[in-house]
Amino acid sequence: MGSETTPKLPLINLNNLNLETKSPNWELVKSQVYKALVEYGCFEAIFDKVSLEVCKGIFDSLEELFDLPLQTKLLNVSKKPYHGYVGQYPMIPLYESMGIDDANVYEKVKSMTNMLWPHGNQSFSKTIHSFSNELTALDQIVRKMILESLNAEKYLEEHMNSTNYLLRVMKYKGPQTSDTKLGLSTHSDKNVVTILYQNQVEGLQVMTKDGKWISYKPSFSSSFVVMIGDSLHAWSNGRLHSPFHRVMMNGNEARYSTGLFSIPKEGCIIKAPEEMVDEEHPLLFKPYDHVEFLKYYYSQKGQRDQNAMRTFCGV
Ligand SMILES: O=C(O)CCC(=O)C(=O)O
Ligand SMILES: [Fe+2]
Repeated sequence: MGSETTPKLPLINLNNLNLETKSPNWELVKSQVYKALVEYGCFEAIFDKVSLEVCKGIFDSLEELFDLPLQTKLLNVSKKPYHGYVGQYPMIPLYESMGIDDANVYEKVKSMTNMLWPHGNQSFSKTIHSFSNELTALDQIVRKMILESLNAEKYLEEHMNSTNYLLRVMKYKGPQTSDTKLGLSTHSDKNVVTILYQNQVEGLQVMTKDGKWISYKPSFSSSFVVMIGDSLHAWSNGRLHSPFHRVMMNGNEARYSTGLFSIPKEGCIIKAPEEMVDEEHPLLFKPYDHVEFLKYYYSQKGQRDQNAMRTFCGV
């Protein structure tokens, strides 16, 4: 009998792939990606296109950002739910986060920076922008691989054009105890694809389909977690899993993390293409307006609903 091993997320090397000209290893990596996303809804990606300097710099930038006075951080507002400052919640007292819409567009990052630092903060703008912009390549590779795997390449352009990028940045205070405390409650992401990155403090846990928690330990400094959100789960008519995950904290050190979220644009209707529906895969969700769904999800009723998508648009 083999001894019990700690469950791990699948680890996939996404270096040396090219979006335009297909690299020799494209097909092999594609099958690994698809399998991981069907089974786990996520995987650990090794991706060295984001320069080491930027990967290191991002955490200095986050420290500088979260060290701003609360009144300044509260200037980070958005009409979209969960795109602005979030923090000081009694249920998750360790957690604080902020959002930068279109973080891959330099002018957008600069105007957000200038709002927080009226005299400007070029190193912050540059780091946030480079990090986000370089990381969009990973999102695009993964989404191309997904659509090819689903034999739905003809939707690739429409699919890519239907999303924007949001960079959310997170700080979790160390609870100052060896007891484990909740950093961020169990949830699944609502967007298309999420790419997570973190400093040396662990805490992310992902639930397997059979309900076990996997604690994520990055293998390399160029490791990112790629995760499917509910809208791609719905679009693929349930083929891709969107996993529950949470953050658990212990110890003294603060955890800083980032999430690059590809998000359906306003007015976008999520509809599984007809190719996704057959006898074996009956339609799971009626076409739905992503923003309308978010309004339900973030309502009091939606927040208590473990199956918000099924309630909102289940067939
Ligand atoms: O901090 C993390 O690693 C996870 C954050 C997360 O799950 C989210 O923002 O949706
Ligand atoms: Fe999440």
